[in-house]
Amino acid sequence: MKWTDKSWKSIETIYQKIIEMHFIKELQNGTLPLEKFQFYMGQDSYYLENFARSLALIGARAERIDHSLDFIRFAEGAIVVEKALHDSYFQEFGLVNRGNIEPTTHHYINFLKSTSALDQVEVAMAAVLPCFWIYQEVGDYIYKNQLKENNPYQKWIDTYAGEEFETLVIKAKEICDLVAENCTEIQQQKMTDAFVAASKLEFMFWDSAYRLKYWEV
Ligand SMILES: Cc1ncc(CO)c(N)n1
Ligand SMILES: Cc1ncsc1CCO
Repeated sequence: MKWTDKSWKSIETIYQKIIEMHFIKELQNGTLPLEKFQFYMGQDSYYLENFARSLALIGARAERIDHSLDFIRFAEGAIVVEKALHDSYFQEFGLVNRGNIEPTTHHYINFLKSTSALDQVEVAMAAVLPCFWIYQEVGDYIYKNQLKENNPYQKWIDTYAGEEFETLVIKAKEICDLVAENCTEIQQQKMTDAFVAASKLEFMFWDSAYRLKYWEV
């Protein structure tokens, strides 16, 4: 079985919980309170910036030069998406600035940066894969199950439900499967562990936005 198939099986229950989340349901039918989406966007700006830095590090560390190019392009893409947040979404949704880095964002970006810097590069590739794959699945899920038109969050949904994003996800998955073939069982398990940890953090990222979870002290 391919590493991606095996690893998706181990996050199946996490994914099911994600698509049942209030945040996702309300994003889907357009009723998500503005304040929660604003919190999410501000945090996502920090997330995307640091996700891009992690992707660039993985690009620098990849064994194969074609994989380096792919990851450098992923990093560029993440910066472009962050710039779009700042240049258009912030204005559109009335966000003046991105605020501070709140606890879950802090946890997630530090997990990505330390994994990308210090762990085996194949493990780092596995750690960033949920950022691609879960967003694509969630984007497609929302797109297919939308109830009504005039959703204020339509543009956000379209970013991740489109063909363009799907192409990137296919590439990221292919690279993980390819590098996993040259890994031992133990190394492959470490890749899966990183994939599962990032998937839990994806859940927490939406959950924290829904709860508006700020630092308490
Ligand atoms: C938290 C998070 N994960 C993944 C993506 C998609 O890359 C995003 N924009 N934000
Ligand atoms: C995964 C992901 N999310 C936003 S951009 C990006 C990679 C684009 O290159």
